[in-house]
Amino acid sequence: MQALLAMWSEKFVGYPDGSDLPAHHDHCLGCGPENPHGHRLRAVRHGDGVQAWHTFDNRHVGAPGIAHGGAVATVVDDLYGFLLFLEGGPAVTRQLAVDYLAPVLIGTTYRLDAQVARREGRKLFVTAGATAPDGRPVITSTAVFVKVSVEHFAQGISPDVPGD
Ligand SMILES: CCCCCCCCCCCCCCCC(=O)SCCNC(=O)CCNC(=O)[C@H](O)C(C)(C)COP(=O)(O)OP(=O)(O)OC[C@H]1O[C@@H](n2cnc3c(N)ncnc32)[C@H](O)[C@@H]1OP(=O)(O)O
Repeated sequence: MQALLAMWSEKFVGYPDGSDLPAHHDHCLGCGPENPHGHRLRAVRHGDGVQAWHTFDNRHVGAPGIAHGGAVATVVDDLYGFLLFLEGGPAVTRQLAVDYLAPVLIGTTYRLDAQVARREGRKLFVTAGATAPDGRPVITSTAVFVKVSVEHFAQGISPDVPGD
């Protein structure tokens, strides 16, 4: 737990506009470089929000040639997780909604944007979208994140799980 805490604290360093944001941790399904099933999402600070460019591959297929909606939701959820580096502390998804406006195609690179729309006590109301290369929006999303203490993450720590 202490090692995780130290690792996590080191990531809150203040990020200038345009800079790369770190992975949540090495095995994160959304962004971890060591997760073979993961999306390896990379995001940058973009003003007060975050931005990413992402291409789904054949591991993420729903209908042929089209990304599975759950895979898209995973990436959006993880994108929100990058906002936490700008907020200065951990929070977790309490509610996530995705509007699928058009199919998200395998092998096409989409631009994703997320920002905090409103803060209320422990809650962060966040919004996101993905845009196709021709400028069409393909998804929009809203979510509610709730700030938690680092002790929240102790619930998941087991010596048998890689990355703990
Ligand atoms: C040592 C450190 C290592 C760290 C190492 C890696 C860390 C990396 C972290 C980042 C990673 C990112 C990646 C993607 C983000 C996930 O994937 S996070 C994982 C998925 N989410 C979860 O597992 C969360 C599970 N849920 C919970 O644990 C608990 O429900 C929560 C969220 C902690 C809240 O618990 P609670 O405080 O008992 O809940 P409750 O009081 O009922 O609700 C909280 C507030 O939300 C409000 N609320 C509830 N539902 C709604 C709703 N639908 N709409 C509006 N408001 C709502 C309530 O009214 C309440 O408001 P207030 O009364 O505070 O004003």
